[in-house]
Amino acid sequence: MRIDTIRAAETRPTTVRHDDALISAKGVSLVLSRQLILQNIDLSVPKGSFVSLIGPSGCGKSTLLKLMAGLLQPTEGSVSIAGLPPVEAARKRMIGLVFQEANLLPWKNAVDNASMLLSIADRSLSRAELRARGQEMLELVGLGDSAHKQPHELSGGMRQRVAIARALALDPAVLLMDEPFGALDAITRDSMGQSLLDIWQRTGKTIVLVTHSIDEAIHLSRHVHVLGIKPGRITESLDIDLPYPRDLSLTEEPEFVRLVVQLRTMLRESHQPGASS
Ligand SMILES: Nc1ncnc2c1ncn2[C@@H]1O[C@H](COP(=O)(O)OP(=O)(O)OP(=O)(O)O)[C@@H](O)[C@H]1O
Repeated sequence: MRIDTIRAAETRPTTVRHDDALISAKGVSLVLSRQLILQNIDLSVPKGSFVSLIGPSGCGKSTLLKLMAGLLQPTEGSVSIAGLPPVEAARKRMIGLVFQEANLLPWKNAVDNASMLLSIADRSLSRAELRARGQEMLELVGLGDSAHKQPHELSGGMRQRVAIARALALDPAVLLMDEPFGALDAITRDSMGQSLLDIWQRTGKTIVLVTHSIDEAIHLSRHVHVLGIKPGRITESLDIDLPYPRDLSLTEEPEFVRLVVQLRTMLRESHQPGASS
């Protein structure tokens, strides 16, 4: 695919402020296997913010997250984290990743799983130091009492909490989360969302969350970006001006319901291939 084909593509109408951004994507397009996957993404994630990406299946949300993590390189444009290329930011332990599957090591207990990435990143730490850090992180995610449990003794939600603890143990500036609660039942999902909000407010991390849930996106985020399909591009951005701290009772408020309707309408439009914003 020719780059000028990408350039000729539609641009997002809104102005993106990059000056206070911790994560910044400027004019990002990505071609994989000769297909335009992402087109002209302009995105700014302010430091300390909670941002969600939502859009139809296959629109490129995970791919965009991989670009932010430095796991893929854009064909056109640039991505930066605190002014650094993501690969460099990852090397400096500035990026924590959480996926839909917890992927814990089955032969290690919760506390050793929580400190596992840290043990690789910092070989100078003693076993006691790693354990202490793992325990601290387990307490942060509400699993302080489960340190010695093996993964098979933990529920799906508990395993995801360990995965979040494992990412946080590196003390990253940025937490990139790809459908972290997608495999959980609705009630566990609600409680995980609430825990994530608490963790976010206590740690001040910058969080980017990929989700399919409209309610989750509105409940948790300050900003929601809607991606359209074929090619993946940002079609709409919505600020969620609801006050924090937020709890689940918020979901019954008229303003929350209004935002759900607004976001659902945006999402419906984003399902149209090549739909303009
Ligand atoms: N390595 C690759 N080579 C070619 N195409 C790819 C590659 N990785 C992803 N794609 C394509 O990129 C598009 C976006 O995929 P991606 O997984 O980012 O979508 P998504 O929005 O996260 O989907 P879902 O919500 O279903 O998880 C899809 O059409 C996918 O087939």
